[in-house]
Amino acid sequence: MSIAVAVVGAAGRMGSTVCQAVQDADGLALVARLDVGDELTAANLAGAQVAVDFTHPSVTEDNVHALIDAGVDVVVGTTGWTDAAYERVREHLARPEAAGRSVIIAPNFALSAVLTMSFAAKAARYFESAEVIELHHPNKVDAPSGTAIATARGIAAARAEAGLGPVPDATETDPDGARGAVVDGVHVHAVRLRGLTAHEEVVLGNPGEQLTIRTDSFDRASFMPGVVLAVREVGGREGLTIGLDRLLDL
Ligand SMILES: NC(=O)C1=CN([C@@H]2O[C@H](COP(=O)(O)OP(=O)(O)OC[C@H]3O[C@@H](n4cnc5c(N)ncnc54)[C@H](OP(=O)(O)O)[C@@H]3O)[C@@H](O)[C@H]2O)C=CC1
Ligand SMILES: O=C(O)C1=N[C@H](C(=O)O)C[C@H](O)C1
Repeated sequence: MSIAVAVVGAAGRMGSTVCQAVQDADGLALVARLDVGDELTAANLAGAQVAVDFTHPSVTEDNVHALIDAGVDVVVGTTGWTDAAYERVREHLARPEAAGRSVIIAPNFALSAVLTMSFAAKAARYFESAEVIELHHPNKVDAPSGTAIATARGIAAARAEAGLGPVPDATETDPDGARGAVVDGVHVHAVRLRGLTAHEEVVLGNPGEQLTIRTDSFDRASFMPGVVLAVREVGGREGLTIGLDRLLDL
């Protein structure tokens, strides 16, 4: 029996690629392509067991709640999620009427990016300095990227656990924000450049040495094995899972 899949945001860059990946994957069947203006009702979901959301940071949380209410499990790649939004999804999944439903949300489904986040968190405790530089296509609507935020949080958590203080930085004047965004004390820089797809560099420094960890998604094909894995696994999980690393035994 195939897993019936609906794609929300199906006309977009990721959504259209996911539709093709679902059609090409053994054991998955694409039953609905939904985009702006389509209500997320059981009728429009056409018997889907799993819905995949690649839409817009401003709508993804509402979509997830509507999809849970419509009785499907959900795989989310859209960015813009906050801790408060995660908590609202957890609370929704804990209600009796949502029994059996599960949701996977991952800021990045590319193996190289997931490993970059993991390696960066592992390395962070050994370095005085750490910064994140993300580089994307100029059509991207959010900055910093969801991946960069997750990377910075992972670095910050590892530094805190190791008892490291703030990164060294003598900057006294920065009226135009040249030092970038600061996520949990880690500086994050966003480049938007025609020709790029999705890239990230984590730079870690000590006196006399530097470690650079870099991931490059040259093509949206890079995200598809992770999305397909999440679609296959979401039905067997409970509640909310955040991050593809949780499915990869990292
Ligand atoms: N987790 C991961 O591995 C990855 C995550 N992403 C994230 O995925 C998201 C989408 O990226 P991308 O595909 O490039 O963006 P696009 O703008 O190309 O695609 C988004 C699609 O969703 C549609 N949409 C907007 N609002 C709704 C809605 N309420 N219901 C249904 N469809 C809607 C858009 O329509 P319209 O254009 O008319 O607004 C568009 O067709 C972003 O948050 C991005 O950061 C991207 C790549 C990988
Ligand atoms: O918008 C994109 O393209 C991407 N978005 C995700 C993010 O914000 O981290 C994942 C990847 O970087 C591509």
